[in-house]
Amino acid sequence: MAHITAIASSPDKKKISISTHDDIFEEDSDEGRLTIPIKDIFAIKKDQSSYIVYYASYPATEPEAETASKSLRPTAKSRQLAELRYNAGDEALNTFFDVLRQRLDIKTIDPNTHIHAILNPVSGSRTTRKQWQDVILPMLLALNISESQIHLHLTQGTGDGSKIAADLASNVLAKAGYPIIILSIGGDGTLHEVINGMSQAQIAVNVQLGIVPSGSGNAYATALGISDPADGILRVLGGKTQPLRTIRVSFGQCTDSTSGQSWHESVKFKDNVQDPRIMVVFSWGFHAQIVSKSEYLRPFMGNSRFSLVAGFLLWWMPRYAGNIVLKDSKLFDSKSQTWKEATETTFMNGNYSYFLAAKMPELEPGFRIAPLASTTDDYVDLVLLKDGSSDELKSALYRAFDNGNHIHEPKLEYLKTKELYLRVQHSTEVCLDGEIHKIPKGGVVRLEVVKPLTQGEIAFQTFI
Ligand SMILES: Nc1ncnc2c1ncn2[C@@H]1O[C@H](COP(=O)(O)OP(=O)(O)OP(=O)(O)O)[C@@H](O)[C@H]1O
Repeated sequence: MAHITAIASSPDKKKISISTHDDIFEEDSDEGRLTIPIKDIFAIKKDQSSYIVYYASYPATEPEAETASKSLRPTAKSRQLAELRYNAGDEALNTFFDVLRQRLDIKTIDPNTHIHAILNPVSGSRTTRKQWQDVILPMLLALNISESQIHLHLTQGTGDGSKIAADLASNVLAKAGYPIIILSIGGDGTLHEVINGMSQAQIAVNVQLGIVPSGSGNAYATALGISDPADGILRVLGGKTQPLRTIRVSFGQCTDSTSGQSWHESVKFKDNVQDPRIMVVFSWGFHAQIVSKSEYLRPFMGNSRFSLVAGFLLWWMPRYAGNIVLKDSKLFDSKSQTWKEATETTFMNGNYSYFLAAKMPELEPGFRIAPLASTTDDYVDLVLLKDGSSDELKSALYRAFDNGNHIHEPKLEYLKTKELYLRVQHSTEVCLDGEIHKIPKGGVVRLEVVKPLTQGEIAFQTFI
């Protein structure tokens, strides 16, 4: 990339040299050197007296304190907005900023585009409303659309995200003669409601979806490398998308109570035209119980509520009896580090200490419970521990924080499957992307990875 330089002056008339090198914008003054990746710059504006460069960068990291006790969880990184001002007026400066503007990672969008943001004000640390005002809206205004084309919808309680999304799909997406971008601003629960609400409308349209993470876990955003709200909006401005793969979840009852292998062929599924979709995680037992029971502690505690419930469950160590059938699956062999192709149908039975299916490698930053999962493949990854002890489960969970190394534990089974049937022996709870569902004794859950752009269905393209 051509290297350009110019001499500018700050609002207090100090001389500053500005330049670009490769993908970097740099300013040099008597006060030192400031370096900003060009991809962090989201707008360059000119008013009567100045050029203003707006950017969203990660603050410089502080060296770790020697004495600080090391947490398993990496420190969350968050971009911060900042601006630089230079006196306007010089012709050379006009040329410099014209060239820099063309290099910004911002896609020009159709000026008729409308943005509908569905925002959960209580997600994460409950600062999402403020983030909208201070970060998200100012960044969206870098697009060539007016503020009247940006619509904010606040969720009022559980399930409201779905209602808003369903209403937008039927009354706006299905009818609009202009492009629409949907933003899901919150955690995985909000994203789950947005996807499911829109899917209920049963319209065959392509939706552009921006994921703006401000929840506690943000597994989906983490899988896409989106670290915080400003990062989510930078992806929207960049305009690159990929299809969002979902997993269809169906509930049924087994009419065959025998222990024969073909029980999955006699399942009567509920006539649910709109089965729920998940994008992140399905769990049963340990993980589902952490989600379920920690919900009672949400009003009193932050993320530490999960550790508290996990500690209790590791002491109690319940196991969950069930039958599993997998279709088109493969097993990871940790010794040879290769996949063993399984037969077309695989049957498994047992008492499970851990049962989790995920489409994302991490459920929260650093917790790589399904390290080989991919947002773009045809599989859902399965992590199983049968008849595990408390120490075995503790060790596996600890190693999941160590770059997903738990998959080398001899007792742990790691598989990929396109379809899964689970029949539970006792009434129980399962977790669907953070939502808890009750299953009666003998109840069956089927997971099936949905191909993108399935005929007649809504399809989502997420900004990456
Ligand atoms: N105004 C509201 N008051 C109370 N609950 C709400 C409100 N709006 C949405 N909710 C509910 O809040 C729940 C949690 O939201 P969300 O998942 O976005 O945040 P989180 O739990 O902090 O993040 P994550 O799921 O990534 O850990 C959702 O189930 C949603 O239905």
